[in-house]
Amino acid sequence: MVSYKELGLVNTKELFKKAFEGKYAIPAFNFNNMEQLQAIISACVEERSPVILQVSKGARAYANETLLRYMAQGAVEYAKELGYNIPIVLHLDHGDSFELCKACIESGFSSVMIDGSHLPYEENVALTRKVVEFAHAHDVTVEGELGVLAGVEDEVSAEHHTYTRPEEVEDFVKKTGVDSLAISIGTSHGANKFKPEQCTRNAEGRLVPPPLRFDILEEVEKRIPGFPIVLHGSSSVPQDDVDTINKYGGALKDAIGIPEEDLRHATTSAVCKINIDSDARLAMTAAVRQVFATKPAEFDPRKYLGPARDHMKALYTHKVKNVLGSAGKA
Ligand SMILES: O=C(CO)COP(=O)(O)O
Ligand SMILES: O=C[C@H](O)COP(=O)(O)O
Ligand SMILES: [Zn+2]
Ligand SMILES: [Zn+2]
Repeated sequence: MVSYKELGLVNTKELFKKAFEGKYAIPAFNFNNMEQLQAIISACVEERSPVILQVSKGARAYANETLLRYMAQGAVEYAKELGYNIPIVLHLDHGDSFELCKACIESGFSSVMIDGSHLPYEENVALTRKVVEFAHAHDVTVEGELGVLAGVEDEVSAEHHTYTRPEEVEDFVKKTGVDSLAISIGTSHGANKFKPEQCTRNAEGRLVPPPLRFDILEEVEKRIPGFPIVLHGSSSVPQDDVDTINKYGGALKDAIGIPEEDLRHATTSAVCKINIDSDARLAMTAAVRQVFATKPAEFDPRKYLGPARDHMKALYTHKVKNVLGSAGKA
């Protein structure tokens, strides 16, 4: 058993309390490789922002769970080396079993998500409760989820997602003892968050997404006042990166995300954690494609992964400074 405390990591408790009171959100950025981790940490250190490093099941399979964990744990030292000791959470994203959550807790994660949102309600409660009991014995915080996000990556079609039912949240939080709750109010995973037919078009012919269900969020807040809420699927899908990708041979069609204005609005509510992954994937892909297309003789990976890292860093900086409001809060 490795305790996250010995590694200099923190859980989400204090961070969410401050984020709630200060009306900002903690960034939760997924990472799968070294350049991405460097970009996240250097951006957050420079901006003095706390950060949640998220590791998905897919990331553990891709990068090797042990290697990835040591990288995230090493980020604490890396941040200090860069000159500032920001609070860093190591979080399991979309944990799908008790065993996976337990393994992460025992290897030094400070926070886990148990995503039982696809299960019948009582099974979600039971599984989440079981994870909470184990996690809290180690002072690890737990995120649960109610409601199913739409999205290609979840294999849930736009028609088959379910918004969070506000009438369930109080019972769920009470019975499970979770520390935060992910809800479904219209965000979704990936770079195609809405179908064109759900959108309108602006004067330039760009898709304009339908509004998020802030009414559901408000209803949730009334029922569990002061309780930290999490938004998944919160990439904004920057159109300049989509255009760069398509200009240099990519084929992203109808890519559309959550307007940053909506995220800014969410930060002033009980939303304390905002998950962003796809935007960094787009930033990385755009930068790599640009180098490949404009410097075809280049074959040193540092010459394309370096620009990709710079471009991701600019994205993370923008998010913490101009969208989530977490800059200066570390
Ligand atoms: O929710 C996420 C990770 O859990 C990421 O969402 P995006 O696909 O919108 O970046
Ligand atoms: O929730 C989805 C995250 O973007 C992680 O995605 P992944 O499972 O492909 O690593
Ligand atoms: Zn889910
Ligand atoms: Zn998610």
